[in-house]
Amino acid sequence: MKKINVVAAIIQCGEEILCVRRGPSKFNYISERYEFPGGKIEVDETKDNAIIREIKEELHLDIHGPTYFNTVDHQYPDFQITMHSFICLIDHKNITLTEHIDQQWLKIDELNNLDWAAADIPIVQKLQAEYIKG
Ligand SMILES: Nc1nc2c([nH]c(=O)n2[C@H]2C[C@H](O)[C@@H](COP(=O)(O)OP(=O)(O)OP(=O)(O)O)O2)c(=O)[nH]1
Repeated sequence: MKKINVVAAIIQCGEEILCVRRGPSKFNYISERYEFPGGKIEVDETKDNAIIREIKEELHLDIHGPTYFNTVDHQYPDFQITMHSFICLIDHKNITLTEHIDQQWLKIDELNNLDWAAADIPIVQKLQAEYIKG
């Protein structure tokens, strides 16, 4: 089974978090689902550099000092994913979608309203658990 290593950015502006929607995919279980922007880690690349590169490519946004949040291992029908997420704070919402088909800026307690890729659900749950704890 193919294994992929992915980084994903939880981009936070004030109280809101950026959620982006993938376009159509040959895999129906990720097609048009919401996710956190990011992508595959390249050979010999650090996770930090991968997230900075992916966010620049996908959103034309520069992020500084991503902070590690969690790692999710998830088995999809056709591949296994290990996804490392990072919190990235920004002070404006000026982004350009180059690959995704929608963006939504939601408060943590609104994140459930979206149809997430399954691998993202543990990230959403951890964000909500920590938010409730304060
Ligand atoms: N970026 C990202 N990918 C996710 C998330 N959740 C999730 O299941 N995935 C899956 C979807 C894809 O199969 C894979 C990441 O692929 P990608 O297409 O975003 O990565 P990439 O830009 O480096 O890939 P490529 O098009 O260059 O091949 O991980 C998520 O929150 N963010």
